[in-house]
Amino acid sequence: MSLSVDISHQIGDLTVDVAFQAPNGITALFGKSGSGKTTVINAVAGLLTPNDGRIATQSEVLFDSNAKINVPVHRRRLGYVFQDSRLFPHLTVQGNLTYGMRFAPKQSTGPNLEDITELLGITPLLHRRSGSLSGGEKQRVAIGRALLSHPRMLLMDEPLAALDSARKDEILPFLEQLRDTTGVPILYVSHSVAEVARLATTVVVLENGKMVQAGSTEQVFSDPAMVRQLGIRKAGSVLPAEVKEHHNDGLTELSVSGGRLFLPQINLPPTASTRVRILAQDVILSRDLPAGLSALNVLSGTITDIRSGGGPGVVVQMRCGSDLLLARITQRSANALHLEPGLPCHAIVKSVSVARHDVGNT
Ligand SMILES: Nc1ncnc2c1ncn2[C@@H]1O[C@H](COP(=O)(O)OP(=O)(O)OP(=O)(O)O)[C@@H](O)[C@H]1O
Repeated sequence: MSLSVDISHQIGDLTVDVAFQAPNGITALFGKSGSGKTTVINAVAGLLTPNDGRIATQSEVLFDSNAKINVPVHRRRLGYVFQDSRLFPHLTVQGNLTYGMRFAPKQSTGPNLEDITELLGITPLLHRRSGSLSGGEKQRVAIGRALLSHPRMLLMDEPLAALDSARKDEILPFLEQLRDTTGVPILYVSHSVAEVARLATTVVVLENGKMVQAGSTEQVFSDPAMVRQLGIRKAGSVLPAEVKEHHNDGLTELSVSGGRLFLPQINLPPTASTRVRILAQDVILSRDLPAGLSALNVLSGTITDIRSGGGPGVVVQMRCGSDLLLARITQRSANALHLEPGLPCHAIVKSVSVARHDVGNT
């Protein structure tokens, strides 16, 4: 399943004008408050009728202003999860879940109640009144209710925004599992860099109603232009990694396409896939292979781009294996090292974090 969206809509003073594809996996609509994310997801849901454009899955046109098609909300077969779970407080968890099942088309196939309660870890809650659940539990039930309607796609609008960081940590693994196991694509609105870095497979960045970036998560985060979007403290690449080995000295070794990285022990078994985030401000560059350094993590590669932002800093993009890495250094250092695209270079990485551990913080 994939969704294609190409719409324009005037809302207040803002003109929202976007065109993107949401393939399988999690497509994050990412941007600051007021950038138009909710407007787009509401248009996909059918809660808002855009002035112009087209929204279609592979098999059905949901909206087409030219052809005067506008499929009503309940026929779009999309599951919506809001920031506040919107459960029926007087019903039990089971009651809320079976309510979702009423919206599944008669002939549809998909997960049943047991599959969903297991996937989301809510089996022990089935007989609880939903009013008595914690915020994280409520959100898991809301996701279960949406999934039981056998939607073509899940729409999630800041589903973690109302939760504290412990509750976020509780729910994130379930979202990862949804992404990796159910095959239901998810359109996910967020303004949290860490959440997007951890969960998204595709990222669409909105600014003032316009799309300023779109592509795979790795591509988007390794674009030097993202430094301006995210600010220097949050900008950095996201690299796919595999757990290699846990060493006796408390370090875990990960392999990335350009080499290996060591970081304080993480709680994943060898061969597990994960993602690491390397912030641009945590990378130092060297033309020569560094020796006698305390830093454990050095990735070698070739410079692919140098972008100056007008101030004293420049952003250097490097290819290491098949990954792209960003480094933010001073213009002075870039001049002194005679850095230019095509040159071999070494990245000394001062700090690596597994994308899964920093979600509560940024
Ligand atoms: N009914 C409305 N009338 C006028 N302006 C509106 C209306 N609804 C939203 N807006 C404005 O449109 C802009 C886009 O809103 P939207 O909710 O799509 O942004 P967003 O990126 O989802 O923001 P947030 O993260 O704060 O929810 C905002 O400036 C908002 O104030």
